Formats: sequence, structure tokens, C-alpha cells
Amino acid sequence: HPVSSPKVEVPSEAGQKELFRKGSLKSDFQDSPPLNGSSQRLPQTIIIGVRKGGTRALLEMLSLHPGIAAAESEVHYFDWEDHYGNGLEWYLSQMPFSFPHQLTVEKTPAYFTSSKVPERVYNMNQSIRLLLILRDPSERVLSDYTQVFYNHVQKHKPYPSIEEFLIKDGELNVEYKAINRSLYYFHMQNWLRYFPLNHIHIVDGDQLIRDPFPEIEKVERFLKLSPQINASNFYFNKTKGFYCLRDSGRDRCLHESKGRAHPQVDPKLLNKLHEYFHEPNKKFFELVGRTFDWH
Ligand SMILES: Nc1ncnc2c1ncn2[C@@H]1O[C@H](COP(=O)(O)OS(=O)(=O)O)[C@@H](OP(=O)(O)O)[C@H]1O
Repeated sequence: HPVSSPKVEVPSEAGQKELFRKGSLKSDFQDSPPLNGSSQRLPQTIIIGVRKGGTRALLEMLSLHPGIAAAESEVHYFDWEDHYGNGLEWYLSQMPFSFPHQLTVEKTPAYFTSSKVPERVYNMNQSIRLLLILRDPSERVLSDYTQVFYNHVQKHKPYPSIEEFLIKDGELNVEYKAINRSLYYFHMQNWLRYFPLNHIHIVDGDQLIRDPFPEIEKVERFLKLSPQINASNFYFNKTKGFYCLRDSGRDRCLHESKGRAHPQVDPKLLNKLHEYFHEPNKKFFELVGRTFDWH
């Protein structure tokens, strides 16, 4: 049986305020005092996860649209008790200033795997549109490990090898939290108790890496935004090895903490991981009526 998520998760972007290289028109604008006619609004859409799925890339790409006003940092309202206890007024105060024609969006990747969150979001707004970006579950485990590994490196703390997390008594350690977070069907069931499937748009995170524009077009349609983001807003940066953004003639890539190399894992162990996810993935495909190209 899957273990439950911890109460407080390590914020995946802790201390990473500057996620994009400075200089975009948009962030200059957001740093300025609010303009006449703008106000703070509760989000009409939330990127609920998954951690390491590509949530930052999705938020930044969506922000290319003039009809989107995005909260810059992760708000952690619905999953952190001390934040939730502050009430909706506090949540509102965390939102960017926006104009009436704009949709406000925030992203907190930990929402997807926190069992209390779906009901809390429902209590705020039962017709909210949710965005969920998923990625190959095994790759997500490696990415999750890599995130926590670098958090330790930054603090000059040692951190065990990935094998030490993945193996217990010679078997795959299915109690490893990173594995639990990749059991998408398990967490999705919680959300579907409160929201109909057609209110949750799933972005294919592997596709968003390979070719972002078509995935972003689908999000525009889901949010009923006019088609304003173009293929020319994206270009492949060979040095980074990922797509970067081009906005009003300015080029920017995601922070260097996005798109890191993952550890080499013994192919036999990796295979065990792939096999382990086979059934849960099948259950997930049945749950959402759609398949993904995962291992
Ligand atoms: N265009 C572009 N540039 C850089 N990185 C990209 C991009 N699109 C998707 N990704 C993938 O996003 C992964 C990080 O996911 P998140 O932003 O959801 O991580 S976090 O949970 O907020 O920490 C990150 O994971 P890692 O590869 O493990 O670093 C990337 O694979």
C-alpha cells in the first residue's frame, strides 16, 4: 500500500527566487507598483503539480500570454498548515496584480500529492480549472532525488547515493517518498473525488521538453484564452539542451537548476523501477482515459 505523503515537503524551489535571468519586460512590470485598474484576484487556475514535472517551465511559458498574471513564487497555501490557517485573505495577498481580462495562476507542485489539498481547493472554488503536468514516473524519481541531492550540496551536507534510497534488503524500496510521489493514479483519485476530469488538464511534461509549443496551445484552449503564444516564442538552446523563451525580442532560459543531469543508475535497478510503475501507470491511464509514452 502506498505510504502517505509527509506533512511538510521540502520546497522544491527553496531559495531559488531568481528562476529566470532578469530582464524580461514582464518581471520589470511586476516589480513596479500596481497600475491603475489592476487588483489582486484569487487564482482562476492552479498548476497543482507534479513536483519535478516541469511546473516552472509550464508557468513561464503560459506567462507569455498577455491574458495571464502569474504568482512568481510557490505559494504553498493549501498544503502548509501555517499558511492555510492565515485564511483566504492571506492567499489573495500573495497573488499578482492583474487586470479584469486576465487569469491569475499560481503553481505549487506539492499540491498534487498532498491528500488534504483537493477538498481545500474545492472549498475555495469548485469550478476552478486545474493544470497538472506529468512526466515519466521513473524519470521523475531521478529528478526528485537530484533536487534533494543539490539542496544538500548547497548546504555542504552529505547525501546518500540514489541506490541507497532505491534498494532495501535487496529489493526495490517502494517506501521511498520519491517513488510514492510518482504513483499518479493514487494521488489523482483524491482529486477526482472533488473535480470532474474535464476540469483537470494534463500536460505531457515529456512532450513539453521535446516540443513545448503544441502542449502550450492545448493549455490555451483549455483555459479558453485567445491563441496568442506562437512557435516563434520558443527556440532550442543547444548549450542548455532545452527550449528557451523568446519574448519581445528577449531570450531567456530557465534557471540552471532546471534541466540538470540525473544520476546514472544500474540498468537492472532502473528496469525494476520501470516494472514497478507498469501497473500503477495502467491504472492511471484507465482513470484519465488517456495513455502516455512512459517506460
Ligand atoms: N524548457 C525547459 N528548460 C528547463 N527545464 C525544463 C524545461 N521544460 C521542462 N523542464 C523540466 O522541468 C523540470 C523541473 O520541474 P519543476 O519546475 O516542476 O520542478 S519543481 O518541482 O518546481 O522543483 C526539470 O527537471 P530536471 O531535468 O530533473 O532538472 C526539466 O526536465
